[in-house]
Amino acid sequence: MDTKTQSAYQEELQRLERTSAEIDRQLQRLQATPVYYGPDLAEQALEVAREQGRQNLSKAVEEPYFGRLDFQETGAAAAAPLYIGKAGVEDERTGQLLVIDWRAPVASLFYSFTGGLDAASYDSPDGLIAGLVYLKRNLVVRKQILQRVVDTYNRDEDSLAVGDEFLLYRLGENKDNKLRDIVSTIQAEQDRIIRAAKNTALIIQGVAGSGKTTVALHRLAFLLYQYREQIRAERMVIFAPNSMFLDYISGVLPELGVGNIQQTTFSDWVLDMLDQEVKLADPALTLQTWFAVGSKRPVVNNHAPGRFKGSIAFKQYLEDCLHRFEESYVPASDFLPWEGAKLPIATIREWFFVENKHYPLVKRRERVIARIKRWMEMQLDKIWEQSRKKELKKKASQRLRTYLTGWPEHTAFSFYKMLFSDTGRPTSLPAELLGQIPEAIVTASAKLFKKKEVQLEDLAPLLYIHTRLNGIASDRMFDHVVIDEAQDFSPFQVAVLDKYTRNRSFTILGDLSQGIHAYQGIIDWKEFSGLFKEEETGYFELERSYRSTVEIIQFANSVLKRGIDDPLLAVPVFRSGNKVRVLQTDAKGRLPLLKMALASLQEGTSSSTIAVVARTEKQANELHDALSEAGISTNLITAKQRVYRGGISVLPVYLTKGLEFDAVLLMDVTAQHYEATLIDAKLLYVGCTRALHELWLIVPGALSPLVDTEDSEIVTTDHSA
Ligand SMILES: Nc1ncnc2c1ncn2[C@@H]1O[C@H](COP(=O)(O)OP(=O)(O)OP(=O)(O)O)[C@@H](O)[C@H]1O
Repeated sequence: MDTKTQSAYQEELQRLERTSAEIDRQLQRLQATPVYYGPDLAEQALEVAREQGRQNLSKAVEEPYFGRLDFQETGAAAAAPLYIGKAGVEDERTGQLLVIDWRAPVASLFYSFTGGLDAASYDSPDGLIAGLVYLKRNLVVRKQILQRVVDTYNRDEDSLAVGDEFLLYRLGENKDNKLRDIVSTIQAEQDRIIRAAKNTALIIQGVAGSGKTTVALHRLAFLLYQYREQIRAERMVIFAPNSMFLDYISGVLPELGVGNIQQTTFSDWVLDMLDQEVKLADPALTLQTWFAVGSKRPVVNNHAPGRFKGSIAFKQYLEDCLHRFEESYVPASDFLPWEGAKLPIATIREWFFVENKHYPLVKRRERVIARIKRWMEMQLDKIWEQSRKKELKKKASQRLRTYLTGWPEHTAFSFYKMLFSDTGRPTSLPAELLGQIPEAIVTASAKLFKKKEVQLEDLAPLLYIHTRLNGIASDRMFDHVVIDEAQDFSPFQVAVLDKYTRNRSFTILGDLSQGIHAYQGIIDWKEFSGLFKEEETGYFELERSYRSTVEIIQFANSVLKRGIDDPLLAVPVFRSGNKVRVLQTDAKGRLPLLKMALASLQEGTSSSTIAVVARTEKQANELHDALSEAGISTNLITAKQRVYRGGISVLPVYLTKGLEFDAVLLMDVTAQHYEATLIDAKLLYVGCTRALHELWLIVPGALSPLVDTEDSEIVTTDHSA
């Protein structure tokens, strides 16, 4: 350590001692305060604040901060050091801020400042604050011990750019089985997204590994802090592609001190909204169909069930059906409860179409029926003779029951099902409307619906109908919605979510280059931006990729270039590693080579999580069995998996999306398994970009035309020898 570093270290040690002592003191005081369980509301509110304090301080006591920024506000006499941590801490005696919450306005400088001598500024509630930055320092404190002090900018020195040394150190670390927070190394382009205004539909196109998922989670924590008076954690939600992915990301929000945010999948959420009236058909079957190898795969076009039912045209079609259904809902006849009494149809229509027109259909029906009953009571009240009154009342009830058979009661599913049935289609809907659904979709859907099962693409239509029939209870509305892997969402899914979201407050993230579910997702972000007004929409691109080494990113980019015209290519952060290894063998050598590769990866220190990535689910099953027979313990990941365990995972390539591993072994990268097609290029790209440090391809046969071996290390094993 040179003298300068030594003195910086000493200075930080003293500061840490002081801060830790104050945090300790506050924590002990709070822990000694008895917890209030009584009925007094004011006391309860104080207790909530105390509990929050206990939780924040318990975290802060171990790692109070991770960064320091010396900033001299214009007009101030000197620069003041600002220490930035996951939670703010105030010196109770002096009122001075010892640690500033990373989400506070001034902390944004720590992330947005990119070097140079010019003045820097940040947005505060009082307007723009400008000044000079003198020092940006990264600090690693673990369990109250100061481990690292790294200056990434110092105004007094030659280098005036903010260096990446600390970022590279963090990126070089091994991963366990959970995604981590990145508060200490958030990059300027990520910070802009995290701090973007709440009432905007933000759409973010980010290359693989650019931190989309991570940024979305940090944005939730930021919104909760910044808009704490307006929004509640329980009313914020993150939609992720599957339950295992939710498990994988589940650690980040608690690490950021945020609890209670809903984390779900679109299907789980809709099935819950529909009170589980229907079941989802086994998604593994859909995946097997769409990810079959080569010519066995169906063609993706706008008549693929997912694209058709996920389109805004289909939403409009359902709207037309619902509209016509409502229009013809009230039968054309007067209601005659008994001879001589008549409720004219004109009055009933008035009640239905004018007085109650703002209510959704189910509610409207209830209200108008209650009104008819009240009218009947009033008519009966005019009759004095009790026995006659009783007789008429009975007759009127019977006639009302018969009359109301013309007022069908529907659930979302019963209505939707009707549109796909040859016999039960409502006569009130003109044939030209019903004829709009392609016959193949009608037949397949009708067959499935008989078992009360639906596909993923039926869920947005079902919820749309449910909402039109029943309206939305206010406690079901969201304050903010995050959609991760949004390229796999349909416009209809986003449109229906929009109905449940206050003020267009969305964060929609994805990567079109990873759009492997094109049979149901989007091809262009315009399909979503078209749903919102221009002034309500924000669009960002993230081009830098933080996950993988330069070698892996360049290799993955070359796959994209071979399969896609004009692809969105990732720019690597300069973290160099080993070359991508292409292990060429024959069919016989496939398994022995895999075992050897696993053994050699496990010997190294850089691979605590390894993925063996098969092309299909069947191959993943077979590999898993073969490895366990050989005494190698692995975790098989299937579409139904709920928990991500780490270690060695075996999984089909399409299930790797969103995950990351220290090392990835891509199996069967042959011309047969990965053809020179758009979808195979995307699949292979997804597989490659899961690797942090090591990417190895096992090629038992002719190499896939998507692979460019120019910069790779080619190892040929002749198994017969
Ligand atoms: N600013 C950063 N500092 C440190 N690590 C980062 C940063 N940004 C992203 N990372 C790391 O990069 C990896 C990729 O992040 P994440 O999974 O959020 O990316 P993504 O864009 O959602 O990826 P993909 O689309 O490929 O699934 C993670 O390990 C994350 O911790």
